[in-house]
Amino acid sequence: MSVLVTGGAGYIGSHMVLALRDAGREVVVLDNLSTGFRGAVPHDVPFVEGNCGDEDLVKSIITEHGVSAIIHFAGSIVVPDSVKDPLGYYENNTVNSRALIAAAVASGIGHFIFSSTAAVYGEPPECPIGEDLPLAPISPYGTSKLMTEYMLKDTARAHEIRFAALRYFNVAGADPEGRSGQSSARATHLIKIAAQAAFGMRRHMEIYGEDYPTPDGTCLRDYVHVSDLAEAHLLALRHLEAGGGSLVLNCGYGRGYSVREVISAVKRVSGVDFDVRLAERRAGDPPALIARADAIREVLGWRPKNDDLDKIVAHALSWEGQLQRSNVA
Ligand SMILES: NC(=O)c1ccc[n+]([C@@H]2O[C@H](COP(=O)([O-])OP(=O)(O)OC[C@H]3O[C@@H](n4cnc5c(N)ncnc54)[C@H](O)[C@@H]3O)[C@@H](O)[C@H]2O)c1
Ligand SMILES: O=c1ccn([C@@H]2O[C@H](COP(=O)(O)OP(=O)(O)O[C@H]3O[C@H](CO)[C@@H](O)[C@H](O)[C@H]3O)[C@@H](O)[C@H]2O)c(=O)[nH]1
Repeated sequence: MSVLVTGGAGYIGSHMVLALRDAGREVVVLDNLSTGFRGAVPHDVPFVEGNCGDEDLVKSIITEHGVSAIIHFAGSIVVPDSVKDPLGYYENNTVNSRALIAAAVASGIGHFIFSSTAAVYGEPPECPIGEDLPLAPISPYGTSKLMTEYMLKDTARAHEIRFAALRYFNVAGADPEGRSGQSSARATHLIKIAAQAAFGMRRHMEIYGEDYPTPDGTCLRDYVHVSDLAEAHLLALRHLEAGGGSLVLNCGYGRGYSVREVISAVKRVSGVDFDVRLAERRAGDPPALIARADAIREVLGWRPKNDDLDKIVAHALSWEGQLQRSNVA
């Protein structure tokens, strides 16, 4: 029995493929390569280039590869882009997810794991954020993801399918063995940008606002290592396969670091004192997003191995170095 990973050529999906293979599972990847890289998927893993919203294609992959579970990472992920192009985001994240879920139901798939996000909470009234807080996304990206959570909940009531929606906080770092990492040069994520600055690929970087109601005035985020996140999906899959019920869980460590603390860590670990400038606040950035993280530990027994900011930064830097060497070569 095989696991279908949509978006498996992307940043998080490629780490999931590695984790599944390391666990001895059969995998097939479906990715349209809009932001992913063919080279991120090992050559001995079956790869189909196509749209996860193509129901007939998905059904044929399920039949051909004997798929028993789907882990769905494919989607569009840049929050400000979703504000400029809401319909594009609803199309790729909601409409295509609907078609994927329909193909799963029609093919008798019993287990479905979905990449949700802390963005479903919007600007939460309290922090750390428990799963039971109001769901009030403030961007089309967050809404497009929440709509998929709702589709999964309703579908699981009506059909023989159980699901896990994992609400990721800020995903960062790279495979500790150097097999994958965040490859997109256009990435907007803080640790990726700071790593690029450390390697001289940017002349400087900016801090978006230092007048937030936080200890040093910059935003607080809960940075979770991408390999720990992949491990959480494996545990969620085992839970569903063992007959466990559907789940909606935060995936973070429950500790926040400020933008300044993250930049200091990148400077300290890289040994490079790159230029950092102050800029205006970026629209839509909540001051603090920190998970209440006990449920995932209790329900799935998740024991993250990389809960350490310097380790996350070291792995991100190591991957950035590999990327740079391969671009120069
Ligand atoms: N990176 C984060 O911090 C973060 C946080 C919360 C949630 N997420 C979610 O995790 C998932 C993976 O994010 P990522 O950071 O790896 O992004 P990514 O852009 O690296 O990966 C997305 C992958 O999906 C593929 N894709 C996009 N649309 C597709 C479609 N219609 N059909 C097939 N393939 C398609 C892309 O080519 C890419 O390989 C996304 O759903 C994202 O919303 C990410
Ligand atoms: O050059 C930069 C980049 C980022 N930031 C700040 O760093 C923090 C983190 O930003 P970023 O890494 O872009 O992540 P978020 O905007 O917090 O969003 C990420 O984390 C969310 C969950 O918390 C997910 O929903 C999103 O998909 C994912 O992009 C924010 O305060 C940004 O303003 C800067 O100051 N300078």
